[in-house]
Amino acid sequence: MSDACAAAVLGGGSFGTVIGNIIAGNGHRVSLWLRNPERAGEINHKHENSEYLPGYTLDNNLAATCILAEAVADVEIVFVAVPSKSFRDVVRDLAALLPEQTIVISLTKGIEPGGFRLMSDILREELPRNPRGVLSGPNLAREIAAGQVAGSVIASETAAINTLIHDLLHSDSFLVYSSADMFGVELGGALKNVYAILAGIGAALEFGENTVGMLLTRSLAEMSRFAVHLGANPMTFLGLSGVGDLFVTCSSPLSRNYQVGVALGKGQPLDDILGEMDQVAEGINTLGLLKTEADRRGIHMPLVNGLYAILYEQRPVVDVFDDMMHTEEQQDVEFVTH
Ligand SMILES: NC(=O)C1=CN([C@@H]2O[C@H](COP(=O)(O)OP(=O)(O)OC[C@H]3O[C@@H](n4cnc5c(N)ncnc54)[C@H](O)[C@@H]3O)[C@@H](O)[C@H]2O)C=CC1
Ligand SMILES: O=C(CO)COP(=O)(O)O
Repeated sequence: MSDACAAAVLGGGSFGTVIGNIIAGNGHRVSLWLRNPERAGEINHKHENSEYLPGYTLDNNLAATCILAEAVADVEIVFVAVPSKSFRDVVRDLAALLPEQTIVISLTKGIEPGGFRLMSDILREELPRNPRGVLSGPNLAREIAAGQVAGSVIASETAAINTLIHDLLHSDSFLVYSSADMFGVELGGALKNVYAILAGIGAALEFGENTVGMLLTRSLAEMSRFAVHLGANPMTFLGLSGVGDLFVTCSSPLSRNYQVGVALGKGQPLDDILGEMDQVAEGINTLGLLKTEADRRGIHMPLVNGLYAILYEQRPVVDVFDDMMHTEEQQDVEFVTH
């Protein structure tokens, strides 16, 4: 563990709370910024965030506040864990508060509409002087809260930042690995959410394991093909933040994106599903942005096109899956075998 330092986590949902608590458990002072004063009071007095992680005891080193300036005062590192649609607003408010040496790390797995911007792009635009990075991996918050071992990848602009974040977060049950491919790590975390929705539909349709295996392989090929086209390192997609996160999110009922897929596969309308959810499922927004970007660049994405047709063109799920499974797969196969 590194010398004790001070960090802030912005966003008091499930993932922000878990990451804040891991850092606090490693002996560092953590301020968790959230909007709901009642929840902040509960965290500070009962050491629990019962709305998102009931029964998970929070460390004494973790203190919640609803005042952003208070949360980030005198901290060396800020983690941002709000949904992608709020990311720019939150980060913009930081500009007047952070000295330029404060490191900012995104935990968010999404894409901003209008220009296909990743969260690290938003950090570069809003906080151009601050060093930045992303943390991504197969990290279901509830499993981490239950003490199950998990691994994650820190990717940033320098090896020194990676080492610092590793030392801050690494523990016996949360293993942190380093990557220099910030773009690929971040893109993997955002893209896999779309394929988790498809996997959930497959689960609702009671696909056999062979079919699931094929769907996962084709998902990996498709998301890697897209990412490599945009400049990511293909090897990143064979690691924890690529296939690792894809596998977890496409197979766990704890994944919100997978849950959306299961409900869709059972015939529930999308608006009803989203209306009933009190947590973010980033894959829905990512789907439309991914399709637009892939179409613009002429990238072959049959699974994305199929899911889009189910959600927005009212095509029957069974027909779409039938088409998807039997379309020309040469490009997918080529990627996997070369
Ligand atoms: N839950 C998980 O297992 C993991 C989630 N992530 C990613 O982390 C991000 C956050 O996810 P969760 O914590 O799970 O979501 P969540 O839905 O559990 O919580 C999001 C929190 O952000 C707050 N929020 C929304 N807009 C805000 C704003 N403008 N200002 C301040 N707070 C705001 C909400 O009130 C809520 O407390 C997502 O992009 C997700 O994909 C990444 C890894 C694992
Ligand atoms: O990113 C996650 C696991 O790595 C969480 O997935 P969901 O957002 O689908 O719950």
